[in-house]
Amino acid sequence: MSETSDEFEHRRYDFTSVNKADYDYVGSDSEEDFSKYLLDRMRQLESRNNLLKEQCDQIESEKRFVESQKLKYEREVRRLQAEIDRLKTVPLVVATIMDVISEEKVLVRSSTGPQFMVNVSQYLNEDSLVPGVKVALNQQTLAIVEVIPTTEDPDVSAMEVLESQDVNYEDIGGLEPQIQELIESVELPLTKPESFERIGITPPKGVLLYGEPGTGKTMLAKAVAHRTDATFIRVVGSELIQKYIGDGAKLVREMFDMARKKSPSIVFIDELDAIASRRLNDTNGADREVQRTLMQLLAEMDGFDNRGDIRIIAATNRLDVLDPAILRPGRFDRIVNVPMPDAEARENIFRIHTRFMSVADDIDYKKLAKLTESASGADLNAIAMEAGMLAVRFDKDSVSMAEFLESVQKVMSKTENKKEVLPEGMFI
Ligand SMILES: Nc1ncnc2c1ncn2[C@@H]1O[C@H](COP(=O)(O)OP(=O)(O)OP(=O)(O)O)[C@@H](O)[C@H]1O
Repeated sequence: MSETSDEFEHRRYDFTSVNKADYDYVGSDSEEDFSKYLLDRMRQLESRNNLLKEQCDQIESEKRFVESQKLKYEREVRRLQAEIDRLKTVPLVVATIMDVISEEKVLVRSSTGPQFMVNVSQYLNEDSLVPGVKVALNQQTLAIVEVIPTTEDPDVSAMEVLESQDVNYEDIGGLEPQIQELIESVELPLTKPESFERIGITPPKGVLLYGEPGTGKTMLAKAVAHRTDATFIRVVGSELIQKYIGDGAKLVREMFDMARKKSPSIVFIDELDAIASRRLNDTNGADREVQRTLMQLLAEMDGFDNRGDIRIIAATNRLDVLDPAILRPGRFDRIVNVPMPDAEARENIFRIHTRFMSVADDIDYKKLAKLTESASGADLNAIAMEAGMLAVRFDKDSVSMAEFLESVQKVMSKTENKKEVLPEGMFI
């Protein structure tokens, strides 16, 4: 029940104006009656105070709901932006590998019919290039630039299922404590379960990685999958909700079935907040759908054995909006912060992303790290790529510091702009 501000002002005035003289004015003279009057007044104010507390709780809870809605729309904007960027890129030609002639030369049949002998990008894992695999070719040079992942079950297309990974711990700059944490809570339970049995402790079922976008959370999960030779099953929370309306819970069930079938496996749930945000009781249809998906996830997590060979890693940018149920013991009982890189980590990340580039001797990595204080790992990768593109544009033999400085300016101004439009503490 709400009260207008005029009514409230009036009550306030009522209270502050109570004194003996006023009471005399209303016609009584007894001290006892005056005390009784004050007692009544105090009770009234207490009950009003309780009412206001309830209203405050209600507003708090509405605020949380609005925050999670805001997050949802921001994610939608980001998704649409990525979609626009994707639509602007030049299309790739799809082809199937017919024969592997050498490490660099492969015979393919394009989807339009003709066969070509093509080159292979050095960044591709050569083990994944086998006859029958679908690949994407650059439209002009016809070089293989991407291996198209195949999912075991075409119905389960919401998930990315990768049998082998090419990310190593060495590819990750900084994050040593986080890597150590994942070794203990995910790698060792898969590779040395007997050590845990001997000591008599049960490893955590799930590990939750949280931190700003582009700080390497997905890389960490992929690197653990690589080290353990586990199947990597990735699902994105927001896609589960937006693309598979009505099927979110079913997909969660299928994902765990797939994880059991292909074990050892690592289930990676990206953007966990999209399915596990705290919400109000009177939810609408869409929110009930999210709730069902979350319930299924909790049921699956509760239903499997800690000592088994399935591990769950989830990632979120917003730890604060998560439903506390998800963080209860036996679910995500390890929470790992993945921070933005410090100067040393930034220097390392630059070195990692320029490893295979032809760079000039004048590159001052320390200076680059200093100039990119608010950059994430993904921004640093973008800077290195952009510098490489500049060198190609100017037909240079190697990338020099001048290209790096120009690309730092370009990428950092974009990053700063993005941060300016977001309120404090909110990252998408
Ligand atoms: N610590 C790092 N070391 C090396 N490269 C990094 C690091 N962090 C991010 N990157 C680069 O940024 C890219 C994106 O990183 P990743 O997808 O792991 O971030 P994320 O934290 O999962 O982001 P999001 O929250 O947006 O999903 C990586 O492919 C990599 O090129």
